[in-house]
Amino acid sequence: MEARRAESDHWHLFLAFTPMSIRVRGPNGKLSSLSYQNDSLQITNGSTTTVPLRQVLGAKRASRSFELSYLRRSKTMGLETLTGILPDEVTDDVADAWIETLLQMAYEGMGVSRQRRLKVVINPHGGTKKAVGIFKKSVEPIFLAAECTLDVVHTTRPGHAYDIGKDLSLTDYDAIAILSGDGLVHEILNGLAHNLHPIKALATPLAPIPTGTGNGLSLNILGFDDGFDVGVAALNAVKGLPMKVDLCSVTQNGKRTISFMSQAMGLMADLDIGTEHLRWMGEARFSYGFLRGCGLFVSLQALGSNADPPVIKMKPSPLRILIKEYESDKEKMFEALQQRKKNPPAATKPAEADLESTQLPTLKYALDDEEGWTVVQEPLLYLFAGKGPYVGRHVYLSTQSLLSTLFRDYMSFPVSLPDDGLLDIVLQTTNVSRVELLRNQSAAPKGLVYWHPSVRYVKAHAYRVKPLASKGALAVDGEIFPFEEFQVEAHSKLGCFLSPFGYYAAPFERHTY
Ligand SMILES: Nc1ncnc2c1ncn2[C@@H]1O[C@H](COP(=O)(O)OP(=O)(O)OP(=O)(O)O)[C@@H](O)[C@H]1O
Repeated sequence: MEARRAESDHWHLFLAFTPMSIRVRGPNGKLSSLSYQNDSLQITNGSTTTVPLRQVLGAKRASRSFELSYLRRSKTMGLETLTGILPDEVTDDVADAWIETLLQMAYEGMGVSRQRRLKVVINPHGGTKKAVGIFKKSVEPIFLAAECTLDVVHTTRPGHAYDIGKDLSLTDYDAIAILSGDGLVHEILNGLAHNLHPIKALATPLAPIPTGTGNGLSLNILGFDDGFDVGVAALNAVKGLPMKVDLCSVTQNGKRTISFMSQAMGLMADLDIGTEHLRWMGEARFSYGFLRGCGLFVSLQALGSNADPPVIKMKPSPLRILIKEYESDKEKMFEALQQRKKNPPAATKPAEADLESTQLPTLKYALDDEEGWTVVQEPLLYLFAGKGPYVGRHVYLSTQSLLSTLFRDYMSFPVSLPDDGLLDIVLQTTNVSRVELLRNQSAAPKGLVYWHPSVRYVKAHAYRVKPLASKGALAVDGEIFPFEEFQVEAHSKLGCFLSPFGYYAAPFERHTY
């Protein structure tokens, strides 16, 4: 206690003697004035640029040369470097004190350690295969400006990221930055789950940098506007704070798989499954899957008209579903979301004993347990379950042209909370027409489908699905799984993502259908 007080006194004395501003002469001979105030840095040389301290990456002096690195937001977040010579009035001591104060405010003052040690995993094959170039051009310079230590690996085959997680040293890295889509995150998490100390391994914070086809995790962490901005994602790897998140175990045929995002059956699984060979289509691949899944012959004119949509019943998915339900009142779940956003909890570390454990948490629910489980009676078009509001898949159908079909930003679980220990389940009943279903997709980025009366939405500890037909599709985090019986349960706070906010960044409002 005494030591901490002395440290704080020392810091206040240091602050009192540090000037608020210094000047730097740029290569063009002009002087820039740099000053920090509250939570921003002001750079004045004719006009004034205000840089939030969170976007300040580094500052250093070598003899009389000075360099400042920060991120500036124009259309996207990009790296800026200000270099110059310190004028005589700014002594070395003054410059060093000013730099130290700035960095203290920009890092420790925000609860972040400087010079993070990052394991960087890049999938050269993901999405449109641009990850390597994006890393070199836009991400690595940000990490280096922040003086991070980098250990970069390019995955060379499917399964490589699993091995990286399995063999990861748990003392050498502060976080894992992943340049890929959700598929590689799934692989790394499953590798970590097979690490010698799985609970400790899964507590390693992950920071996705979106360079895949499906980037739902980036959207959840960074939000709708910034979810595909690699500069914002790189900043999150440097400055994000650990946010504990629930992970799920999917048990099928005695095999246990970790799922961080979604399990889809029926129509929604068609988005991923059977479209692998269409990777060249980019995001349009998922639109194709959706249209194929609900029958291609939908009249786009009908989508644009105000006439009552024709009711064309679709074939229900043949599934027996049991749910260990926690809540199904949409209003109550919406209210819990508002409360959680107001009070994000501080990240906690797993208990010491758990960190040393060589086992994953034991499963709570037996595979044949039926007591207290609800059996879903309604015929369903699809079941979609998971964690995190966005699942990175969205059909938006223009009423004018199929060419403007987009497919991303699907907010499927708008009231999902990172750490309530529950998974969210969407049960799309067949009480909806094809046209309505497609119309609903245009509300998907905002998650408004949640309020549609044909959607049953449940928060659950666990659920079990038994397919009643041999043909069908199951996708776990977008990966193909056998269409066979499986059970899923949530594990409270087993995983960890770096986050700028401490909650999922997905604005969600009430809506009336
Ligand atoms: N060098 C490689 N060559 C081929 N496949 C690879 C390679 N490295 C990783 N993979 C595989 O690529 C798959 C897709 O990964 P990722 O999520 O990064 O991209 P994506 O385009 O978003 O994929 P998805 O469409 O499945 O979400 C992973 O399942 C992974 O096993």
